[in-house]
Amino acid sequence: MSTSHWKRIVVKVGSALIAPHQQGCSSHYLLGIAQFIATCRAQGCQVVLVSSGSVAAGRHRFPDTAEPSISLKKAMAAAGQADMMATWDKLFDFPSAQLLLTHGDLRDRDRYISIKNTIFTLLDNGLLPIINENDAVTAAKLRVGDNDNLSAMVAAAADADALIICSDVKGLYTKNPNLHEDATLIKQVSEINAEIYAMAGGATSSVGTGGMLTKIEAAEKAISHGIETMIVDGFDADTFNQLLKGQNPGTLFTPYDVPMQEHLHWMMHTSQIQGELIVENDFSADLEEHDTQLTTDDVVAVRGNFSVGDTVLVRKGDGTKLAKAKSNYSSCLLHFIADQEDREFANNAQQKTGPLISDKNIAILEQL
Ligand SMILES: Nc1ncnc2c1ncn2[C@@H]1O[C@H](COP(=O)(O)OP(=O)(O)O)[C@@H](O)[C@H]1O
Ligand SMILES: N[C@@H](CCC(=O)OP(=O)(O)O)C(=O)O
Repeated sequence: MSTSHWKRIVVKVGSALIAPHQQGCSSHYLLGIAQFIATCRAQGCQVVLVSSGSVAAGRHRFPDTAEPSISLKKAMAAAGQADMMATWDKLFDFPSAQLLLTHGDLRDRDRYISIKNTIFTLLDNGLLPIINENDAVTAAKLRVGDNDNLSAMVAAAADADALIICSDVKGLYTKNPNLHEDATLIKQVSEINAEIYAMAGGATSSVGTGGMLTKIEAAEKAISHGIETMIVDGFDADTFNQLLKGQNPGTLFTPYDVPMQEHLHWMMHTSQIQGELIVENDFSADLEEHDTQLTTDDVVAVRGNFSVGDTVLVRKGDGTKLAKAKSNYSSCLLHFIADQEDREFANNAQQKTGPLISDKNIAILEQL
């Protein structure tokens, strides 16, 4: 790990750092992070900031409630977002730009490419993109829901070298350190498996969303894109000195040696499944092999409504998930083919359109 090798990084900052006392924003903990960002930029490394905190920043504008409703949280986000941006802006002597995203934007390939282009245009012109979820407008079905996963999707879109998740703990512990005195810090994770997920609990602060679980999900998304990922303590000013010296102040997740291809990574980790192609329980063909591609004969049922180009889940009848893939057929056409008594229509469609999914647009889910 060495900051001098980074060309582009994403820094994610949690709510507790922005509004530690929930009385509006405070620059207390942001100063060290802002200095780190400025130093990285001065060293020629582009930085994208994913900042949580709009809800926490807007909270004091509303009557005190222990468990605010979803609509109240959206109003808090609307009230706090501008404050949060203004607080960051005061700390930088270079311009920043706001991007508010939803999962609805990221899972649509055209909008995803457009977001990518906007990020690169901002970076190439010396601006600091500051990204948050557009909480105030997002419907439940279109939300990412937490900024850890959002930061990993942004890091993939920005083709970053590193993702630094600044939180209110030193990193990943063997169990939640706020609940267990004997929890110990894990310095390095080279494989994210069930054992690692079992260590991760939810948030215990009143402002955090997702706790360690969403940070592990984010790390998994990022490392499979070849992005080294760190969870660090944003409360501790020394964290950033250590990072600049190339040291690991928290937990480091090492990236895959061979990252997934960009469009497959997007399909696997960002796109939304729109429907399912269900195959026999004994289906055993290698879907990545050019010669064994899926045909209408292999599919025993089609679920959901999807169009050509949408992402579908290929699974067995018993529930085993085989792959996420881009469908070359709409669900309508597949139902129509299934309703035909003779095979001629299916054969003609297959001759014209080819297999249901192509070997180039498939992400195998063997680890799930
Ligand atoms: N194994 C663990 N190691 C460290 N923290 C954990 C663990 N399990 C759960 N947590 C909780 O995760 C919290 C950090 O997540 P969160 O509150 O969402 O912060 P942020 O606002 O930075 O995203 C910690 O304060 C802690 O309560
Ligand atoms: N988008 C929300 C933050 C959601 C979130 O994931 O919060 P956190 O766990 O503090 O990173 C906001 O701006 O308040």
